[in-house]
Amino acid sequence: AAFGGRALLRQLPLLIPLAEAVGSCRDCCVADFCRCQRCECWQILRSLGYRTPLDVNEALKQGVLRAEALQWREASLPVWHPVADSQLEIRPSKIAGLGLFAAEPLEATTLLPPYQGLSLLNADLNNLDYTQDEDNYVWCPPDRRQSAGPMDPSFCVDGREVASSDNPARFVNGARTLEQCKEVNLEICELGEVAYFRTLKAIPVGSELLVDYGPGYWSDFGGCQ
Ligand SMILES: C[S@@+](CC[C@H](N)C(=O)[O-])C[C@H]1O[C@@H](n2cnc3c(N)ncnc32)[C@H](O)[C@@H]1O
Repeated sequence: AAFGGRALLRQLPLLIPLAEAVGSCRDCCVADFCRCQRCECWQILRSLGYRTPLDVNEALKQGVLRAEALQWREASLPVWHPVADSQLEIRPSKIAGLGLFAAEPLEATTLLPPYQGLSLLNADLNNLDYTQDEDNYVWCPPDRRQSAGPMDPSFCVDGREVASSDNPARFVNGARTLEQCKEVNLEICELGEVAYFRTLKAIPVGSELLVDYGPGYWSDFGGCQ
């Protein structure tokens, strides 16, 4: 399973926001790109003159998606609050292996660095065994071209080997029990086919950052929703 993706098909929207239900994608994206699951916010915001990060195709260098290539910190968008490096810390987790922690208090809607890794085309996913849930680091966005029906991955990133401290999202553990679901404090936002984790609420120093990997990740747990 991959989170997001084929099996780790990424975390899906929890709610269709009112703006998206009754208004246009333009209004929704300008209000908050993270809450417009079926809108092409990257294109819309760029066409409106906002300084967006690059999208995955622009930033990909030799098959690897790197944060600095995305120029995400320089972006200027509504609800875009990049975290400072000093606010995050990677250390052993009581949940699993290494985890990501708040080294300083984090405000709600703080944006983490993008999920970085090797690009995987669908063909690669078909050839490789990404079906096991343990040690799976693949994130896939839904295919927005399919506005109805199952959301298939269009572009996937494997963060396993990009394990440096500049890829903190790769260390974010996921809820695997309903008890752990109560501790979820991050959501996954997608922009330009890139995943950015974002705080759901204010987070005190020392807390582990935890996300819902979604319904397709764990073989023994169907996700928090
Ligand atoms: C994106 S990585 C998270 C970082 C990982 N803990 C590490 O040290 O590299 C996802 C993997 O972490 C482990 N993991 C994450 N959340 C877990 C949980 N709630 N229970 C057990 N294992 C978990 C699983 O092996 C999963 O495939």
